[in-house]
Amino acid sequence: MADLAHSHCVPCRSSEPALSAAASTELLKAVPGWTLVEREGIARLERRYAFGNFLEALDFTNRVGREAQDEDHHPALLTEWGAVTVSWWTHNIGGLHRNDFIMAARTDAVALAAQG
Ligand SMILES: C[C@H](O)[C@H](O)[C@H]1CNC2=NC(N)=NC(=O)C2=N1
Repeated sequence: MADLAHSHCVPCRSSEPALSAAASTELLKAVPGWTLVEREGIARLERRYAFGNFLEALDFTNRVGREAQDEDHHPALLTEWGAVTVSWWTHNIGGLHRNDFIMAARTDAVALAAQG
C-alpha cells in the first residue's frame, strides 16, 4: 500500500461512491489508532489525541488546520483541555474516501512532529 502520509488528496466528485465498509476496514489497517464511527448516518474516521494542557491541544488543532487548508480537505476538530478529537469524512459524498485515510495518516505525522 502506498505511504498514505506522503500521498496528497485528489479532487473528489460528488458522483463518486463512498468507500464500502469492506474497503474502509482494509484501509484502516494502514492507520492504526483510528476508528471507524458512524454519526448522523455518515461513516467517519476518528481519533483522540492526548496533550498536557489546553495550549498544546490548541497548537495541534492549528497545525492540523493548516494541513487541511494545504490539502483542501477539512476535518471536524474538538479541542478540549488536554485532548483533541479529529474526525475525517468527505462531505460531498457523505462518507469516506481514500482522501480521509491520507489525512488521518498526515494527522498522525503532525502529532509525531508535535511530540518531537
Ligand atoms: C470547494 C472545496 O474544494 C470543497 O468544498 C472541499 C473543501 N473541503 C472539504 N473537506 C471535506 N472533508 N470534504 C469535502 O467534501 C470538502 N470539500
